[in-house]
Amino acid sequence: VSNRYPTAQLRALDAAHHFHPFTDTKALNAEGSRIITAAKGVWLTDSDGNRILDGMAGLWCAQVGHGREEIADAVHRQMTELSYYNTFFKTTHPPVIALAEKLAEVSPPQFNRTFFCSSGSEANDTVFRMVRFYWDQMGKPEKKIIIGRWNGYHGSTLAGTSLGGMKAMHEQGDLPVPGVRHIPQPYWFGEGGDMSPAEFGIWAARELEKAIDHHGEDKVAAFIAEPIQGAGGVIIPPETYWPEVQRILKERDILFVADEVICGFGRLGTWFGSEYYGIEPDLMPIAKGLTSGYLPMGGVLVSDKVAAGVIDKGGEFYHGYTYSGHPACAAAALANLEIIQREKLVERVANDIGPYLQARWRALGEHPLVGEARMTGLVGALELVPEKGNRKKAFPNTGTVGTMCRDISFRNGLIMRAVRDSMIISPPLVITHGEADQLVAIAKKTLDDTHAELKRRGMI
Ligand SMILES: Cc1ncc(COP(=O)(O)O)c(CNc2cccc(C(=O)O)c2)c1O
Repeated sequence: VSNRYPTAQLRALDAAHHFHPFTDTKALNAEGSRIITAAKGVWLTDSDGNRILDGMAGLWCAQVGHGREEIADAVHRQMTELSYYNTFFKTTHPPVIALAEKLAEVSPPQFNRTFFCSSGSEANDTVFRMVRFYWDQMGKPEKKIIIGRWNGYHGSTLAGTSLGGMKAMHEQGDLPVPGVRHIPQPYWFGEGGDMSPAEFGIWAARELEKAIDHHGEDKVAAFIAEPIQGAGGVIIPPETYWPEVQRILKERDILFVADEVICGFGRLGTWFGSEYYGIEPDLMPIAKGLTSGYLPMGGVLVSDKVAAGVIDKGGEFYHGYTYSGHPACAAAALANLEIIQREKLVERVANDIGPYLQARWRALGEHPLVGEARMTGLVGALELVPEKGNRKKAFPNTGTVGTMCRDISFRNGLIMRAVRDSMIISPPLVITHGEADQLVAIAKKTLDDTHAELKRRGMI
């Protein structure tokens, strides 16, 4: 197979042999997959030569944009020297050492050690086992329960799925595994009822307090949460939420895990999302922006407090992966972080392109189809509603309008993600003002086209 094969032939082979993730593969094969053949900056090229603006940075991960030669060159150099060796059995290698040092430098001061893996899911499986090991080491083995939020997303392994709150995923495979509980999410637009955002933020935070007190602090090991829920639909919590959660956790001896797989590496205009909200986690799972997706890599940043139990106390942590700290992936991550630092992309999101795109994205909130336009840093959502101004009235068959709008967007040359009936963007941090204008213009046209189509179908 090569890029030069005609689309139909590529589609047929894909349909014959490829079982896609998170896909009704039968339905996809009837429709035909979209073949992305090249990418540069924020632009994708498909097998028919269409240029598409990648409003999702791949899957929330291509911080530095696609096609950076210097990352490819760094990986190539590393591969010619040491293409692979493991970090088990008392061995290590220069790239993983350099990366671990770099992560200690760019992360909040309490983080000085990293456990490496190959994905965000594996990072959360590592968290699951590390938390249990920590409390064993601290002489409190009965502290086992980990609390997450409904509609949180922490991956697709057994622990990742269990810690996440996606009910449809739990139902496929009889999850969650024992010892995981979920509390409501701080989703004011969809679940705030008659409360103001401020009141709802406090209410949602106190659901954590209620859950801890219900199970007993002596049985609860940790609370895991994304600073902003990504795959759940860019759920930006009310301002009152995180300070109240921090107060609740400070009063109790429970570990706080901030899942930074999406919010890390500049997405919110800070190196980590926890810093944006002024919260102080004990563990931070990372992936995605760590390498900008150039090679698969994840990890868990371990605070000095947790390291005291799982490292400094001695004892073997019976956990790890063949590719933990993979040298070529570490080289990609180092080159990626070098670009983020050299081009000051985190500051750019905070002070330049973030405010620039936020203002224009929020202006889309004027559209008759949009119930709320929200964006923090460079991650945003548009809630599509049948009746503007009425949060309580949703489209029937949740997701139908979202999927329609997403497909119209792709046809118009912009990739947005649909979650339920919300449209989501999470563009590369390098997007220019001009490209941001193009993104917003195509999004506006997409809303108009969707509105016209819904009218034609009599759905509004
Ligand atoms: C917060 C968070 N934590 C963990 C994971 C799992 O990472 P891996 O996929 O590398 O195992 C994620 C991943 N998030 C993710 C992955 C794939 C698709 C989508 C989507 O929104 O369509 C989101 C994530 O968003």
